[in-house]
Formats: sequence, structure tokens, C-alpha cells
Amino acid sequence: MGSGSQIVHEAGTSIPPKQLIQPPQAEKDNAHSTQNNAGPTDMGEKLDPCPLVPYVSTHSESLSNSARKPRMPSTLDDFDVIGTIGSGSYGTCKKIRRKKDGKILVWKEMEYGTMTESEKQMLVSEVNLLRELKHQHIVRYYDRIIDRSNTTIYIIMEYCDGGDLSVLISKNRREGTYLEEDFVWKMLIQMTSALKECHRRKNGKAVLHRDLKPANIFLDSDNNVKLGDFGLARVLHHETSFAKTFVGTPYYMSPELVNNMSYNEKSDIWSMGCMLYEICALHPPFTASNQQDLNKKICIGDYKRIPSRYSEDLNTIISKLLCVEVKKRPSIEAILVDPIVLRRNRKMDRLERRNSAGSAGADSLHSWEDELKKREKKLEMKEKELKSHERELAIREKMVEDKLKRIELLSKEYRRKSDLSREVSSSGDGDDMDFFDGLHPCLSRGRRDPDSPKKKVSFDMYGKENLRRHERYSDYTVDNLLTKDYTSKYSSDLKDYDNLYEVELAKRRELKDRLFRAKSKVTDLHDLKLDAHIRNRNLLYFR
Ligand SMILES: Nc1ncnc2c1ncn2[C@@H]1O[C@H](COP(=O)(O)OP(=O)(O)OP(=O)(O)O)[C@@H](O)[C@H]1O
Repeated sequence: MGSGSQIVHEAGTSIPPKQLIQPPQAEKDNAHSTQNNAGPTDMGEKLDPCPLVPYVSTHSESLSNSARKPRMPSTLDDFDVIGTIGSGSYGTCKKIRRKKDGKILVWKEMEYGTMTESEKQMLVSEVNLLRELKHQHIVRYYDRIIDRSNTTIYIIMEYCDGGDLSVLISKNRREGTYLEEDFVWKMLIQMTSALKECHRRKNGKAVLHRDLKPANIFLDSDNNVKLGDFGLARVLHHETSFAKTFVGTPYYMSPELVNNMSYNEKSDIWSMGCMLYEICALHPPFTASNQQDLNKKICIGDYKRIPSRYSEDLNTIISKLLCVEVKKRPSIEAILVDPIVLRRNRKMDRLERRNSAGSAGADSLHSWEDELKKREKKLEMKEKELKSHERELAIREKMVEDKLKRIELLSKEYRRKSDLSREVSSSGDGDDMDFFDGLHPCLSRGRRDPDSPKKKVSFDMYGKENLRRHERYSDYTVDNLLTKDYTSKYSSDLKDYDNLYEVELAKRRELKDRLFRAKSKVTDLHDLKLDAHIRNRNLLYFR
């Protein structure tokens, strides 16, 4: 029952729904205090028609009754409570997580200790009923746990993360917005399909919901209908086609109930009409300040058209459901074969197919996009690598350029010094050198033997002739030059080479001096020789 809803007890008076089910304080059964879901308790025996095979989590849709195997009964310890969703007339709903697989579910806690026998029967019927209803638009029942220590039954169900329709209607009412017509049709078609499952059961036992209202229509994350809260539904055997008890929401009460007739399948159809009307208009079709006025309106079918924004087709089908005459009101099959509904159903099918094709296309687009993103990332990384490689190369290039410049400078210097040294040595070459032959061995050193093969002269600064054996310029490759060790070795080698060159130059200078001195000595000797010769001639003359 929705909070705030009132149960019509007598014409003109209303009482809160809780009072219908809350008995005068019944004694709590504290005799048993163990928690399980199969033991022979006042609840357990009735809940389970076969105590040895406790009805277990019938999670798998494909699991047939005959194939159902006994399983370890669930216990409260198998779940973690995440939080409370809300409380209704019969208990509190909590969001829970199943420990073994993390599945999010809901349990409805209902205290049965204070219930009367008939209420307990009703609860038993609810749980047994829930087990049997397996439909994509009906809230799935999973399991139940009885905690005898606090006389509470926990009914474990599917969690509907879209909330319930009453919340959606209130939100739209608050915001002054209307729900889309397509959404209303979707609700109509899916609710009809869920009701068909209840009204036309294979075992021949129709299940009447009895409390169809927006608060009992849950939505999943895709806004699909999940018909829930069968708390007050009863199993109706076909042979007794009228159930006498009235339970439900007064605004949705059908004319036959107002006229004290029994609740039947068509009463559910009326309630569905009221609910669809409310989804469109955001308020129920029949409203009044007291029960008498409400009853009158219901009995004559006095309601306004749904807002003009909605199609005539929708208005027509809602009017059919809100037909005061039970016989003329369509059954669930009649709704399903109504031309308007069929037309709409086909349109929805087409839309759904297009959407799923669209979503498949979108999926492939997404995966394509993902693939592209991955490739882009790879390319980006490669580009980064290349850039850093390029930077490295630029540095190496710069280093090589510097080295080459230095080498050129050094080679220029070397050539300049070589020219200088050649100048020095050339000034001591020629006749003078011949003159020195035999005078001092060191003076003839370095002079080429005319018969010996000509010494190869290379002007290539890297040529091996211009380097000491261990100083081949060929060793100074670009790569070698770039290594730190080799660079320092190279500089120290050049320094050695400079020193040697200086020594050589000094030696040559000294030799030049000595040559000069020897030349003047020769001149002196020549003069002396000439003088002696003259003197000798004079002496001969005098003789
Ligand atoms: N399976 C479910 N998934 C998600 N929320 C749920 C589920 N079942 C119930 N609820 C939410 O839990 C709250 C309590 O629900 P409950 O059925 O106990 O009470 P109610 O329907 O509000 O009132 P009443 O039972 O009196 O009709 C509600 O807000 C309802 O929307």
C-alpha cells in the first residue's frame, strides 16, 4: 500500500490500510529462536509445502520445478545490508548485497509475530505466489529467510533501480511536466503483458493483483515495467471466480466494488485504467473530498479526458479500461488484440528494433572509436619517441660540428706551424748544408739521401704520415669524438703534439744559429786563407 493511501472500509469513512492487517496485539511466538528458512515452524510448515525441499533461490528462469534441487538455505549472513529503501504497511524494504556474487537485491522485512492466523495465511499465500511468478515484467522473487528469534520473514527480491511510478508521477507533477506518450504506451503494453501472466496461469489458478497503483509498478534502469508488491493478492481458483475481500486504493476502486460486488480480474483492469490515466494526467481519474462523492463519480464513470497533448488512441483505450460496465470492460486478452494496441505494439516493436539496431551501430561505433583512440595513443607515443630521438640527433650534430670546427682550427694552426718550420728549415738547406757534410753528424741529420726513395709527403691532416702511429686521425671518427673519453683523449693528444712541435721548432732555431755561426767561421777561415795566400805570394815575390 502506498503511504498516504486510505482503505475504504465503509461508505463515507476511511481508515489507514495498516489497520486492515494489523491485528489486536497477538502474542509473540518466542518459543523458537533459530534462523532458517525450512524448519517446521508456524510459518515454515505453511510456507513450504515440502519441508525437506525448502524452496530455494530460484534464480534461474530456465530451472523448471521438476529440476529444482535442494540447496543450502540462505541465511541472513549471506547478505550485507546496504541501506533502507522505505517502509510500507507490511514492513521495511532494504537494499542488500549477496556476498557470494555481489548481486544487488532487496529484502522486505515483515514481522509476523503479531499477525493473526488469517494474516499469516495471507503472508504464506503471498510468498508462495511470488515463487511462481516468473515474468520479465514482474518483480522476481529469489528467496525467503525466516528469523524465528525476532519472528521476522525476509522476502528476497529483484532490485528495481528505476524506483516506482508514484515517484515519477510526483516528480512530474512538482515540475509541471508530462510524461511522453510513448512512455505511457510502453507502460500499458508491459503492464498488460505482466497481468496476462497473473490472470492466465498455466495451472489454471488466476492471480489477482488487487492493489494495482503507481507505487506498485517498479521500473528497471531502462524504464521497463516490473509489477510488484503482490502482498495482498490472492490465489483465485477459477471455479470461485469472485473473491469477496476488498483491499486496495480507494481512488482505484472499481464500480463493482463500490456496489459491494466481489473483486475479479476486470477489477484489476479498471485499476490499470486508473493508473494509466494518472500517468497521463498526473492525478487519478476520480477524486473527491469524501468517499460518497468518490463512489458516485466512480459509478457513473465521471472523469475528464486525459490532457489534450495525448492522442485520441490513448484516450480511447483508457476509456475502454474505465468502462463502468464490467461485462463491457475488456479482459486482458481483449486488450492485447485491440486494434489500437496492436497498432501501437507494432510501432513500439519497430522503434525498439531501430533502437537496438541503433545501439548495435552505436556499439560498433564505440568500439571503432576506442580502437582509433588506442591507435592515436600509440602514434602519439611514437611521435614523442621520434621527437626525443630528433633532439638527441640535433645535439649530436651540434657536438660533431663543434668538434669539426675545432679540428679545422687545429689543422690550420698545424699547417701554419708546419709552414713556419719549413721556412726555418729551408733557410738552412742547399750549398750551406753541403758545406756542413762531414762537419758535424747532427747537422746532416734529416737530410735526404738522393738515392733513397722519395719520402711520401701527405698534406692530408688526417693522413697517417702526419700523425704518430697511435694518433691516427682515422681514430677520430664522429662517433669516437662524441664519446667523452675519446674527446678528452683527443684534446690531450693534441696538447702533446703541440709540445713536440715546440721542441722541434726550438731545435731548428738552435740549428739555424749554429749554422749562422759556422757560416761566419767559414768566411773568417776563407779570409785567413786568402790572407795567408797573399802573404805566401809576397814572400815568394821577395825571394
Ligand atoms: N523490488 C524493489 N526494488 C526497489 N525498490 C523497492 C522494491 N520493493 C519495494 N521498494 C521500495 O521500497 C519502499 C517500501 O516498499 P513497500 O512495498 O514495503 O511499501 P509501499 O509499497 O510503499 O507501501 P505498501 O506496502 O503499504 O503498499 C518503497 O519506496 C518502494 O518503492
